[in-house]
Amino acid sequence: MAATTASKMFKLALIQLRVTANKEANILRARSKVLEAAKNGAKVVVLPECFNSPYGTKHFPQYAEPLNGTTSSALLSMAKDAEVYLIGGSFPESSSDGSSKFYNTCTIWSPTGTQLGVHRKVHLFDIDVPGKIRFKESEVLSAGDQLTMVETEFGKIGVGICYDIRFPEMAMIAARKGCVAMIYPGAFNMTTGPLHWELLQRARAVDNQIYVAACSPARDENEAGAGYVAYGHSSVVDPMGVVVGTTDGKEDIVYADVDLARIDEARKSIPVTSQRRFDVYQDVSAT
Ligand SMILES: NC(=O)CCC(=O)C(=O)O
Repeated sequence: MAATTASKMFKLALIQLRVTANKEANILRARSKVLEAAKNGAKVVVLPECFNSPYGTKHFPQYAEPLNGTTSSALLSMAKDAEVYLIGGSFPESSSDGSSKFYNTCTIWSPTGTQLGVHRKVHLFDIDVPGKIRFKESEVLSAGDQLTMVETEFGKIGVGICYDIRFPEMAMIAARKGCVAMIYPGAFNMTTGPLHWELLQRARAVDNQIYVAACSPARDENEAGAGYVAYGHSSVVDPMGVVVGTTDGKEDIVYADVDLARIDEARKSIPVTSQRRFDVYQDVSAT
């Protein structure tokens, strides 16, 4: 596992945003929350999955826009004006190559407004839990085909979107390539949220001895036409698996002090990183 540049601390903020059907209002509200988080000392700020639109296959084409559209320019300004690293949630992206494809896309910005990365959700959310929830992102969306890791002054950060968290390989590869954290804009639901949302974050954190954070929209059971109720509970988990910041379902900003020294502490006390048996099984990060 690559060495981390420990000993730095920074404040992370997760904006658990109340998302409505009004795209412009969502973007403006996100902006005011990002500025508020920065005022409160956050250096890395995260928005939720589909922060500018309701989450649902019927909504994606209606709200989709190109990568370099108005949402991206709003995110650029937010990052620059707040002087923060911004993991810009996600929005439905319409491809600009004439293919009429749509993606669920996260853009990542530096405090000077440089685009550091673009993550297109790699694992599409296609599930069917009988009598509870059926959802098929692949009816409308295409999957991304790249892992995303961005360099920041605090170390390398890996980014996934929601269902991506269920695939441990992604976080494992990121950690072995030196990431200090995996951050997932996400929107679990009222069936799988209580079951798996925190469990998966803690698992990815403990597996890899890194920080893990997941940022959801606020829960809104009354939002007209939304049809999908987000679980909320945006949280931050430390490298020992301790939840160091969380909330309930309502709109909120979750703050957590990320102390990179805790990564080395965890790896020294429980040295799984140096005890792996690549003579017995394969290293998924070796490709
Ligand atoms: N938006 C998503 O990918 C939802 C993932 C989810 O709820 C799950 O259980 O996984």
